[in-house]
Amino acid sequence: MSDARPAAFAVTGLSKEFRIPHEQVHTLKERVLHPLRRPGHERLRVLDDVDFHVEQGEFFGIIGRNGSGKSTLLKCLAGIYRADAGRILVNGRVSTFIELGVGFNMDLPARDNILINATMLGLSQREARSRIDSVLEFAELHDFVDLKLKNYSSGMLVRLAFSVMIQVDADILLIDEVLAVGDAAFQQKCYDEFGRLRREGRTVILVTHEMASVQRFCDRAMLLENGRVANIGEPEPVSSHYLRLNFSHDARAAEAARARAGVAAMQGEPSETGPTAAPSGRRVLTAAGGDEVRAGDAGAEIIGGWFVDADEQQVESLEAGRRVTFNLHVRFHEDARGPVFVFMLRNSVNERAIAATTEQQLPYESYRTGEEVVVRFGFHNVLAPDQYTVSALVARPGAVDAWMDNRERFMAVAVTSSGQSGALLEIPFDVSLRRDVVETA
Ligand SMILES: Nc1ncnc2c1ncn2[C@@H]1O[C@H](COP(=O)(O)OP(=O)(O)OP(=O)(O)O)[C@@H](O)[C@H]1O
Repeated sequence: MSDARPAAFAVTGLSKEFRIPHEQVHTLKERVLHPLRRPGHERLRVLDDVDFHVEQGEFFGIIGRNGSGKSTLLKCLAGIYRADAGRILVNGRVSTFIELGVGFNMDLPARDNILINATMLGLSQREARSRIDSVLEFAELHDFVDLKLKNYSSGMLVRLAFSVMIQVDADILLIDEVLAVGDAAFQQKCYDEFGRLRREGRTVILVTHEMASVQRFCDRAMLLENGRVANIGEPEPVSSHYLRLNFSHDARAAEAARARAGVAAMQGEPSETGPTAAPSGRRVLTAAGGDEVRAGDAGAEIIGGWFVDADEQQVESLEAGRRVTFNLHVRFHEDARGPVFVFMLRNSVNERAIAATTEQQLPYESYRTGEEVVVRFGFHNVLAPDQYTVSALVARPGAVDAWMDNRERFMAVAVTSSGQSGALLEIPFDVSLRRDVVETA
């Protein structure tokens, strides 16, 4: 460690199991019919001997596939779950944004909930009262201060919870997947807050599936796999490890699905429910992770992508009216001649807003096994403010549906703007008026 300050969190040998009941006797009739049946249970080990520490002032990411134990770990750190084994040492006051509704009393209005939460998080009554306005201002909920939370929408609850968390001046913030909820404007606010927390040197532990956020904000990241620490260190290699893990898991899952189903090649769009083969009949791997749908013959791998502005600075959201470039990172797993790269953006109602291809735009190139490339798609952003998903594919030449890798909706990005016409595009236009040509009756 670089200085003598104790770590914000020091975790050693942390393990946690859940007991999952096999079967339950629900009714009196079942109990009478099966008097000797005792409900058994299975033990599910969710965290297994987890060791790590987080320095004070560090922005620390926790990543991993669904069910790898990230949220359980965060709840152990927050003291919501008791660990079965191991030690957690905490240095500082902790504020959490963990699960919607946790810590709120739905029968009370926002004002009371802010007071209760702020005092539970260590503020005096007077300090808590003095924060009510700033919490409401950040959450943009001034008009709803006396409304009971049970009448709030989930978006309003998220804004309130996030706002309380950041306004109580805690030393350590535990944040679970905040970016997956809320609208585009709220997401942008969260990003701005992350930037501020980073600049202020606050300790933040962020659970996320967004590798772009990991790379942009985190000093270090930890990858969990089946409740164990699979990697810990610099954000870039750890997030690449995560993407590789995801890819190989998706591939294995698809192969298993194919073996089970014994399905012959089908045509069409990749599906979340079954294996798909390219029209050429090549072996095709299909899998879904969350909203993402993935297909391809694994000849190439889309490792990830990121947006940069005109100054080549990475951006998490896209400001309307500016020039922006999408960088698509691809690795080839076999020699490839003249592949085509495609990049697409879909808006929140899944309409295709942009579809760009390198076909007939880039010279015909060959790539070697193991070679990595970054394909750049630059455009002037005339899109309306909204939440967009990014899809990309690498296809063999001549048949755009002969996918080497096709990742549908593998990233999300918000377009923000100060003004909004409500139209699909925000195209700059000129207006003028001439009176002399208007005939009056
Ligand atoms: N209260 C609980 N009781 C029983 N099992 C649980 C409980 N909470 C979580 N689990 C199980 O523990 C495992 C890890 O869950 P956890 O929510 O920690 O994973 P995660 O990495 O946060 O996943 P995701 O990315 O989907 O949010 C999962 O198999 C989940 O079903």
